[in-house]
Amino acid sequence: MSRIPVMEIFGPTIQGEGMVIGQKTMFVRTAGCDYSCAWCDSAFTWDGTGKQDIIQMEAEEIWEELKRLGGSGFSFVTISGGNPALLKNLSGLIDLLQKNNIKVCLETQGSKWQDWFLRINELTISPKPPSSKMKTDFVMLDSILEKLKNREPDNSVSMKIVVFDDDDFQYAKKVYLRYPNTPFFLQVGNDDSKTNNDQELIGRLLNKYEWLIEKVMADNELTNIKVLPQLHTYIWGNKRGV
Ligand SMILES: C[S@@+](CC[C@H](N)C(=O)[O-])C[C@H]1O[C@@H](n2cnc3c(N)ncnc32)[C@H](O)[C@@H]1O
Ligand SMILES: Nc1nc2[nH]cc(C(=O)O)c2c(=O)[nH]1
Ligand code: SF4
Ligand SMILES: [Mg+2]
Repeated sequence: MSRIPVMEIFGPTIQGEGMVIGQKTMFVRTAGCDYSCAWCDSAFTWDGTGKQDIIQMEAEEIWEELKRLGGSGFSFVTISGGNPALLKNLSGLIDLLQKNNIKVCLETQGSKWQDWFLRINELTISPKPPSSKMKTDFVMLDSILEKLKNREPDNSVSMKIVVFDDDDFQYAKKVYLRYPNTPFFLQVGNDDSKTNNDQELIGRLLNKYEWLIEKVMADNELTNIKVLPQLHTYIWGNKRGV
C-alpha cells in the first residue's frame, strides 16, 4: 500500500502553461510544498486552507477517478501541486498511466530530485524568481539538469520562469544563460490570484503579456525563447479545477 496525498483531480481541460500549452489534459494536483511562493496561485495545496480536501489515494484509485471524469476522452495527464517531487512513491502512478498509453506531464520547481523524473514524458522545471521570495539552490538545479541528460530519449524537459517585474526578468535571463540547451519559456505572472473580477484581471494580464513580449523583443541575449500567457487565466480567470 502506497498512498499519494491528492488535493484535486480535474479535467479534461487544456494545459494552460509551458511547452505543451493548449494540449488537452487531465490534472492531478498533489498536496504539500517545500516552498511558499509569495504569489502562489495554488497556495491551498500547502497553506492549510485546503487541508479538509486532501485525500490519500492509491495509484489505481487515481486512475479510476481520472476515467470517471474523463471517460476515454484523454491521453495526457498533468501532475502538479504543490510540489509532486516531494513524493518518492509517484512511480506506481506514472507506470500505471503509461501502461494505459497516457502521456505524463509534470510540473515542479527544481528544488528536489526523484528518479522517476527520467520517465516523465513532458517535465517542466520552474525555478522561482526574486518576487516569489524563494531562493534558488543552483547546485541542486544544476544536478537535476545534469541527471536529466540520462532520461529516455523521447522525453522532453523545459524550463518555465514566471516574470512579474524587472528583477524577475534579470533572474530569468541568468537562468537562460546558465542552461542554454534547455527549451525556455517565460510566463506572465498573475498578481491577483484571488479576484473574481475576470474582465479586470484579464485586461491587466494582457497588458503584462505585452510588457513581457516587449522586454524580450528588446533583448539581444534572449534569442531562443518563447513568451507565453498563463492561458487558462485569460479564459477562466482564477477559477479552480480548470
Ligand atoms: C502552482 S505550481 C505547482 C508546481 C510546482 N510547485 C512549481 O511551482 O513549478 C505550477 C505553476 O504555476 C506557476 N504559478 C504559480 N503561481 C502563479 C502566478 N500567480 N502567476 C503565474 N504563474 C504562477 C508556477 O510558477 C508553476 O510554474
Ligand atoms: N488549465 C490549467 N493549466 C495549468 N498548467 C499548469 C497548472 C498548474 O496549476 O500547475 C495548470 C492549471 O491549474 N490549469
Ligand atoms: S513552488 Fe509551486 S506550489 Fe510551491 S509555493 Fe511555489 S508556485 Fe506554489
Ligand atoms: Mg495553476
